[in-house]
Formats: sequence, structure tokens, C-alpha cells
Amino acid sequence: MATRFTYTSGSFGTEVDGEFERQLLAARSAAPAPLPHVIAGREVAKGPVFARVDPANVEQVASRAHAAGPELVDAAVAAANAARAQWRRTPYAERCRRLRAIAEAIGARHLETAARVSLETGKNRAEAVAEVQEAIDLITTYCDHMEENAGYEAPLLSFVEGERNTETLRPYGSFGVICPFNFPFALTIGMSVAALVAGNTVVVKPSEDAPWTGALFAELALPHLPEGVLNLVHGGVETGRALADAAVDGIAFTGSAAVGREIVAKLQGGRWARPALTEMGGKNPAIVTASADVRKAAEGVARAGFGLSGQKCSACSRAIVLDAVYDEFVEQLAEVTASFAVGDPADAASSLGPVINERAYERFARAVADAEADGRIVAGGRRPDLPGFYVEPTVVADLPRGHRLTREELFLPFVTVTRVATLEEAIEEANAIDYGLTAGIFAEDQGEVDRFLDEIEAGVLYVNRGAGATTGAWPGTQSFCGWKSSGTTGKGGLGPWYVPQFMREQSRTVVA
Ligand SMILES: NC(=O)c1ccc[n+]([C@@H]2O[C@H](COP(=O)([O-])OP(=O)(O)OC[C@H]3O[C@@H](n4cnc5c(N)ncnc54)[C@H](O)[C@@H]3O)[C@@H](O)[C@H]2O)c1
Ligand SMILES: N[C@@H](CCC=O)C(=O)O
Repeated sequence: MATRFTYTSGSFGTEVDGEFERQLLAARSAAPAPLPHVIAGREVAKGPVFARVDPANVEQVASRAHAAGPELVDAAVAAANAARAQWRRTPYAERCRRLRAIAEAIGARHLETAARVSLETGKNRAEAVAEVQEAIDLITTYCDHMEENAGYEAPLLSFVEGERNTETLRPYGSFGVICPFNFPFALTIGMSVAALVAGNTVVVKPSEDAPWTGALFAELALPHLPEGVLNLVHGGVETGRALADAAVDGIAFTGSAAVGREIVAKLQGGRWARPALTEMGGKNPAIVTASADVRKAAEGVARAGFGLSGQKCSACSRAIVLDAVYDEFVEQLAEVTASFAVGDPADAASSLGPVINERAYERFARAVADAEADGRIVAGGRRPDLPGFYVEPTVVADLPRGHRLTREELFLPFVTVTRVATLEEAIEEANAIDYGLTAGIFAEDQGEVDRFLDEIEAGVLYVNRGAGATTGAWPGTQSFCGWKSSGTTGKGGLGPWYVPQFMREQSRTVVA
């Protein structure tokens, strides 16, 4: 596909729309036989079978897979460990060549892949098509970083005659890659490819909500990789636990903070501490000051709050608004929210598809009950009578400060609006959470913007971004580092410091 689509592309045109719809229909009627694991290049159909329901129509099964217990996980890790030395010794240029071929293979099946992502996650076409492009761009970006840094090998100073000193980053060995449901293609590929380009082998565990998407990654990648370099095991919490308990040299994880921190603690134990690269949740604020363009702020908050039904780690879930523009902002946000249509992802008019599963659907009902009791719902609040996990984009004003709906990550299309008197108070409220992933401000006053940039506690910042107050980071154009409970390494995906985290430093002094 020649055109390059991102999360802010808008409409794709009738040709793309038509092909996406055909592919989604085909995926919906295909519900495959239980997906096998892939260990040392061979399919292994063992372990109990689980079914992933179609979130857009819970009467249908989207996919089925075998779940791996500890023995299968250990077998996959043994395969990855057996392939470590050969892959590490493969020159980085050759690793990049093979990985770039995977990017090309994905591009050749772009809309088929997007349809499968949409089937399992319920995301609309704009999000699904852009996600596949992001996966391609993640591969090229991480390969670029490897090549631009000449494989991370460089000469050091020498003050002694005949002594040659070299600095190098070397792969740890094997990584377990534990993936979230919300970007099941892009983030699975992002973590895996960063590990691979750095010279590690991997065992990938896709989300139990998107096993077929994970399997497609393996299908596209395996022809380009030597046996054992990429292994894949399906399953849920227990499979993830078994992988974090296995003999890998590190874990790359994207998901909730509770699970991420459990994994970090686990990898700190054992005979020596191993790296756990974790990217976790958010409760992302957008501040709107008295100098803001209020309409732009309302549009930016709504797009970031309701895109992918609020299930982006970067989603804006809190608007913090100065008293002078509070009522106007609430009114505008309610108006913009009403223009977002909820419906089947197969329908081009749907801005929001269903949420991911029954747990999220029930979480929405509890949040609405709390909002009705303690605040004022100004938009949404209902669960439409449709056959899947559909919920309305919802805006709640006037909750008391510190209310749980303004502190806990809900991962739903649910935005709270909090009134504050000053910018100082707004920043204090924005920072009063455990998370620190993304944040935005709408202000035309440069002094206000400068203060926000200096004092806000988050890794990804946006100023006056109507296309998305807190969302839409893209490989190479933003980095994506979680501060506080949103991450543990101080470096993020997408940016220039990500790949080096999959390697450890070694200096070499060689005397002639
Ligand atoms: N910071 C980022 O870049 C980023 C990106 C996307 C999603 N997220 C976060 O991910 C979360 C949503 O994804 P999710 O619901 O799939 O997260 P989750 O933590 O429930 O699950 C993530 C993965 O971990 C596995 N898992 C669950 N419990 C485990 C355990 N005890 N040990 C090992 N593995 C285990 C799951 O099977 C799944 O594959 C949100 O919190 C979101 O903010 C963060
Ligand atoms: N890259 C996406 C977020 C990925 C996490 O869920 C964004 O910036 O909106």
C-alpha cells in the first residue's frame, strides 16, 4: 500500500474502506482451528484450548488457541536459548536485512492484518490500519537506530602505546516478550524487534485477547529468521507467569502497572538481577488554562479520551480546567462527545467500537454508578443495546478532588473534568497520581506553557494538540517513556534509547 497512514490520518478513501470491510468479513467468518504455539520453528498444538469471543458480537468466537503451561513455556525458552549464540554472532547488518524483510511482508498484507487486529480488539478501521503502519515503522526505526550507531560499537581513547580500546553493547541473550491487548500487533512487534535487532532471541506471549494477531506476526516473521530465534506461546495470566519464571535473560513487558511491578520484582531475584523493561499504565491529564482556545481543547481531549474507546495507555482521562473557562469547556466537551458514534467496527461511521471484554464492560457500569453518586454526567453514561461490549463515551464533571475516578486507570472512554483556581493548582492536581506517562496543555500564554513543561511529571508531553491532547506518539517522532508507575527504566519505546536497553555494556582493551 503506497499511502502512509497514521492515527491522525482521518478517512482512507473508498478503495481502502472497501478492502478493509471485505477482509474483516472474511476474518469474522474464518474462526480458525485452535492456534498452535511455535517452538524452534515447529507448530506445537498442545495444552487446553481457550476461545476469544468477538467483542463486537459476543455470540461469535473470533479465535481459539492452545494455552501453554510451564513445560511448554520452558521448551520455548530452551529453543530460544539454544539459538542465542548463532543469532548474536549474526552481523547486525544481516539482522537488519532480515527484519526489514518482515516489515515488507507486513506491508504486503496490510489490510488483512488490520482486519484481524480489528476483529480481536474491536478497534475501528482508522486505528487498526494505523496500528499496522506503526508496526512497520517500529521495525524500520529500530533497524535505523542499530545501523546509525554501527551496531553500538565504537573506539575509546587510549593513553598507552599499543593498547586498543573499544566500547560495545552486547545482547543479553534471550527475552520473554509479554504483550498487552490494546496494540496487539504494533507493540508485540515493537518489543520483539527491538530485542531481535539487538541480537537477542525471543519467546513471545501475545495477549489472550488477541492470539490470532500474535500468530500472524509469527507467520509473517518466521520465514525470515533462523530456527529458534522467534518462538511464540499462547495463553493468559498463567502462561505469562510461567514465562517470567523461566530461564530467560530478560523480560520486555507492556501492560498494567500491577503486573509490570510483579515481573520487575521477580527478575530482581534469582542468582543475579536480570533486566525487566516495563511499559505500563497511565491516567493522563490535559490542563486547560484561561488563555486556551477552548474549542481546540475540547476536540483534543475528546479525541485523546475516546480514540480506541479510551483503551490507549496514552488516553486522556482527566481534564483539569481553570475556573474562568470551566463551564464553557464542559459544554464544548459534551457537544464534541455527542458527535462520536458508537457501533460495529465494520461500519465506516463508527468512531468507537466495543471495549475489549466483559471485565471492561462491567468496570464501565461501576464507574458510571460512582459518577452518578458523586458527580455530574454531562455526556454518555449508557451501554447501548448492541450485541457486543459497547459503551458510550462519557464525560463526568464536578467530582470531589481526589475521587477514585480521577486517580485510577479505568481504560475506558471516560473523561473526568476537574475545576481548579490557578495553574499551580492544575499542575499539582495533574501530578497527584502515581502514573506519569503522557500529559497535555491547552494555553496560548507562553509563560503557562513553559511552567507546564518544567513542572509536569510525565514522559510524553503535548502543547495545544487538537489532534489528540495526550495520544498519538509515533516511532521516531516522539519517544514514549513512562515516569513513576508508568515505567521502570527511565527510557521509553519509539525513541533512540530503546534498543540499547536490550544490550549490556562491555569495554575491550586489547594490547597488540
Ligand atoms: N506504557 C505503554 O507503552 C503501554 C502501552 C500499551 C498498554 N499499556 C498498559 O497496558 C494495560 C492494558 O493492557 P492489558 O490489560 O493487556 O494488561 P495486563 O497487565 O492485564 O496484561 C498484559 C500481559 O501480561 C500478561 N499477564 C497478566 N498477568 C500476568 C502475570 N502475573 N505475570 C506475567 N504475565 C501476566 C497478560 O496475559 C498479558 O499478556 C493498561 O494498563 C495500559 O495502560 C501501556
Ligand atoms: N502510541 C500510542 C499509545 C500506545 C499505548 O497504548 C499513543 O501514543 O497514543
